[in-house]
Amino acid sequence: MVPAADNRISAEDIRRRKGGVPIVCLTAYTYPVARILDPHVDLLLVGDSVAMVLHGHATTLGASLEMMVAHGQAVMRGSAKACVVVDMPTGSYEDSPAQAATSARRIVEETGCQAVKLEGGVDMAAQISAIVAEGIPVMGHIGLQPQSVEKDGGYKIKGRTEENIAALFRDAEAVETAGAFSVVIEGTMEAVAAKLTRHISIPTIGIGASADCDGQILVIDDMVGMTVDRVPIFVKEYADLRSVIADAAARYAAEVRSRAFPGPDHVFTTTSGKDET
Ligand SMILES: Nc1nc(=O)c2c([nH]1)NC[C@@H]1CN(c3ccc(C(=O)N[C@@H](CCC(=O)O)C(=O)O)cc3)CN21
Ligand SMILES: CC(C)C(=O)C(=O)O
Ligand SMILES: [Mg+2]
Repeated sequence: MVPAADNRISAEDIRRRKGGVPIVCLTAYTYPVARILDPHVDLLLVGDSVAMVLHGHATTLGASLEMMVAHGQAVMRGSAKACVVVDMPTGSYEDSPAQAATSARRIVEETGCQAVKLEGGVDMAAQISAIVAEGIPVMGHIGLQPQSVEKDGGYKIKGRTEENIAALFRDAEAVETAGAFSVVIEGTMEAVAAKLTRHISIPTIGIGASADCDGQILVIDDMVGMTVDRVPIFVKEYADLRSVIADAAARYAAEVRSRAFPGPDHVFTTTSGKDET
């Protein structure tokens, strides 16, 4: 069951924000980043993108339930206010509604997160219903679904044909009807994401979608310029941490080689301190 209510933003709080001030979401995978982001966001997603961004896997298919739980625990330790949502990894929910419910229960019990997210629409509606029936809030994820990258033959933008637009509407409706409290719309034509947002009663969270969505999400490492592999075109880099870290490493390396570091401020020279016993 879901743990007792605390002072965090709940999934229900997020649901009620449909059509209001846009919902600010970012991914987070670690304790320090959760500490830094928590005051600024409404929702932190422990995305299965962690497998690529932090672990160096080629796709999100490298994420495991154990990995999601470990990062979910770290983000819960580092945040106090945000609604924390943990992605269900590939292989943990697709087989059956019962498998989905079991995996979701494990994620919530072991992390204390507010909700889980899974990819899929009409095809995963039964899984969403089964998890919601357990009392666990579910965020949907439609449009470009990175866990289907092999099936799709790449990260293909959705909503470019009438047939695909109709499928997106069926998926959005299915996720809403199954009881999801919100839905991520990823990699979808701008006008379609905007129409989907007006069509359903739960908040849409866009990524590579539309400013008309009810909220936005980005991968934190992309947003701060820490992603070393190709960054998707819809990403805006608000900082350049790659150069900040490279510059720091270069200066440190030079100072170690010249023996400028450690200097007088960074060594122990007095005898007045207490010895450890
Ligand atoms: N660091 C990172 N940030 C992300 O946002 C992200 C990931 N990784 N990995 C998983 C998915 C993949 N993402 C992507 C990646 C590329 C496009 C993209 O530009 N697609 C183009 C090219 C398609 C192709 O050549 O096959 C398109 O027009 O569809 C979209 C979403 C978003 N997600
Ligand atoms: C980008 C978001 C929506 C995601 O699913 C992830 O980071 O895994
Ligand atoms: Mg994901």
